[in-house]
Amino acid sequence: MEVIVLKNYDEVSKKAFEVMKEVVANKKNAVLGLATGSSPIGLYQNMIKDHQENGTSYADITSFNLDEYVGIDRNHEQSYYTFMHENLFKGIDIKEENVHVPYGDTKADCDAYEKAMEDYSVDIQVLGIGANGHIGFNEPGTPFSETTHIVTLTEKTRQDNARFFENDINQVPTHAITMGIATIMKAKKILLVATGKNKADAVAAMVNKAPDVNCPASVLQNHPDVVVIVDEAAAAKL
Ligand SMILES: N[C@@H]1[C@@H](O)[C@H](O)[C@@H](COP(=O)(O)O)O[C@@H]1O
Repeated sequence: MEVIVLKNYDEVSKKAFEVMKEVVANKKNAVLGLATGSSPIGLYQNMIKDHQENGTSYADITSFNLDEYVGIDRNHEQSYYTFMHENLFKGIDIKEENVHVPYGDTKADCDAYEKAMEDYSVDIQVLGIGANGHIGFNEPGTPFSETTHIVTLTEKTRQDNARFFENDINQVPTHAITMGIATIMKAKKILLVATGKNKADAVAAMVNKAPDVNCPASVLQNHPDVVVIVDEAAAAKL
């Protein structure tokens, strides 16, 4: 696991973009695993800027998103489907038919997402990290062997995400559909970004403690190609 510590969110976003650019510049039809949350927004802004200024094309690129809430419509303003269109897809030339965001609340929906991914191999998976160490929506305790599944969100995660729902935890969905840890680990390369002191404990557990289901992100120590890019605040407990 390569850990890069930089000054602030801006520098983290620029460095993350360099890692991403190397993948998309070398493979026209790369497969991107994408994440939501505030952490990757700066990376996505850099991708949009580069597309506009340098013409980097995403026309042959395919994407698979990590997760989605259960119980809100795809077109809800806080759905991850909407998030991805607002924060990345509408600014680049990716084709709608090449975009995949999981959706649904049944085992069949989960299996269908795994099936859709079967024909592809993710070249780079972008990840954020939850304050409790979750990746995607794989909460602490999730077996590392899980594939795409439905989860009950923890109180902590719902609280952390209430900022997107008028600070009202009651509006935050209670369930989500997420790629499992085994799904995430299949990616050829993993790029995790984290900033802010709220992430310091999770980052320290991910990097320094032995892999353990209590910190889902610690599984990344078992992956051969992981780049972790954090700011000084998130690195404070390393
Ligand atoms: N499901 C998402 C995760 O994929 C994300 O990494 C995490 C951190 O979000 P943020 O980057 O906004 O701190 O939030 C949500 O729970």
